[in-house]
Amino acid sequence: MFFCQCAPVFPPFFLSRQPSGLCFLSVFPPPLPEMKEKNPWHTPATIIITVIGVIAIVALVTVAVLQNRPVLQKYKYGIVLDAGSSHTALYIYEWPAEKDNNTGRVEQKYSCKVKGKGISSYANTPEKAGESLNECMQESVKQVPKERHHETPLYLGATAGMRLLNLENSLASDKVFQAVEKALQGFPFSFQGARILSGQEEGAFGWVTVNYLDDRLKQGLETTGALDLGGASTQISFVSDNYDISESPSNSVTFRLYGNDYNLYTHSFLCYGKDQALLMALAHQTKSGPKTIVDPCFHPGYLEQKQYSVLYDSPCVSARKPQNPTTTFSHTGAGNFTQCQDVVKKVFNFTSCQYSRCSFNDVFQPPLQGTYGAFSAYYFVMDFLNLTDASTPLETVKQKLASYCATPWNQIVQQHPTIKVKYLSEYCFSGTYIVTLLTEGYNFTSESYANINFIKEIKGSDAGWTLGYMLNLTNMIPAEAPDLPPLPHAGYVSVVTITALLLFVLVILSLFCFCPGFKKQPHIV
Ligand SMILES: O=P(O)(O)OP(=O)(O)OP(=O)(O)OC[C@H]1O[C@@H](n2cnc3c(O)ncnc32)[C@H](O)[C@@H]1O
Repeated sequence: MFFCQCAPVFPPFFLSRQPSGLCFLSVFPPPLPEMKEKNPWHTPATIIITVIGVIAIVALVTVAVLQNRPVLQKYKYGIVLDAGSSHTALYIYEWPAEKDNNTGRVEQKYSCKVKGKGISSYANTPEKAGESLNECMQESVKQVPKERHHETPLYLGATAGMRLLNLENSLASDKVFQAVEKALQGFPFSFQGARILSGQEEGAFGWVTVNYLDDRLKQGLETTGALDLGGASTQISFVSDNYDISESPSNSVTFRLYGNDYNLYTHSFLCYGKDQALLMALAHQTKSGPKTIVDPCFHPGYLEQKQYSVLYDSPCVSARKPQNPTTTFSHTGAGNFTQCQDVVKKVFNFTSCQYSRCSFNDVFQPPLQGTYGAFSAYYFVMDFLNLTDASTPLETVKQKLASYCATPWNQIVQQHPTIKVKYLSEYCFSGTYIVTLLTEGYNFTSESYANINFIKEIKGSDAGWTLGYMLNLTNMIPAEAPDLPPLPHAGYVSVVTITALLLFVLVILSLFCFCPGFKKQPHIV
């Protein structure tokens, strides 16, 4: 026995205060002085159920929280080089690594514009074509995580520039490819080859890109047509319900994507890209080999000495070269939209059509249908001219072009000091060519012109054939719609948690209602 005044002690000892006021140290707990009621819930069964229930809830909530916490996403990568007629561009795409069969959404991670001209311009110095790619390729090595390098597919697709070089000089074209392949094999990626895309592939993959990025394919929505204007070729691709394949089988591409069948009309016009079209328009004006031409598609006051040999170098115009022209000619501008349209119309042949309906040059085209995404040079040119707004009526577009073309050249240069002079001098021609190609060539009317959206990119990825090409080669668009679980993961975890909670409450309520011991009145002791 010790004398104590509320000094704290530690278990297994207890202090009990006697009526005299003295404290005793004891190993037995003191009786609880005021506890008179025995709670009916304090039975072994309820305590066990409560403990198990609490553990179950904590476990479920922990699982739900852990399962839904954002995990560090791992990605896979693919690289495509677009070797165009005017330049080469490199695109890196990425998609979530853990999705089955690579079905996660593919997005553009990075793009790089190769310095200099397109690879077809290195016909006489092929090794330089390979070297030209080094800078962008070295940057790609940094952009793709090292551990993914060896499994990252690398493709090079060449378009109209190499198509023309191949037509003109297939040996030179082969040498350019050899040089380019050698250069690309020197990088740590999985190089899958370099090749020329057919015009049909270019058109069809551009259509796949636009509709993939817009989520139209997965959702089975009505598709958007694709209008691509390059430097040396142009493509039109769309789904038309009135397209009878038997009338022109060579324009048909059929796809089965996400369980839907598509019968796509597509055509690529070689030489009708904006650079080659300009050469054709100039060739038309220099048929007789004059020393000076007054070109309505160039601004008043524009004056440049140009060489006949350079103008007629391309296979798109070489057959029309005038006999014994002077070495150079003076290219001057008149700035007249209507007259420019007349010149541009001359590069199309509207007179022969062996089908029920044609666009131009005796090429079949079914009736236009739906909306269209117009990209590449369609966008560059119309963006510069401030004419990308789909709500601008066709008549207004023509008026604005007429006023732009009529603006004196010195004024244009003053107003746009940062823009490349070559582009600047050609916007009047390019704008007029675009409007003429769309309306006279493809038969867009004032009404259907409003269905054209001039686009550069969709949701952060550039519009163009490269993404569609990679999706196709890596089988990333399944033919059949994948079987999805009825609930997303988060929904599944929530439903399980809520159901478990409800069951727990139900068990407690059942015990309370049906076990007689639970209903007992408080017991006074
Ligand atoms: O498909 P192909 O015919 O091979 O051609 P490409 O791949 O070189 O064609 P692009 O889409 O890269 O470019 C189309 C044209 O637009 C031109 N271009 C690029 N940027 C431009 C800009 O800012 N303003 C005007 N024109 C531009 C470029 O010189 C080409 O003539």
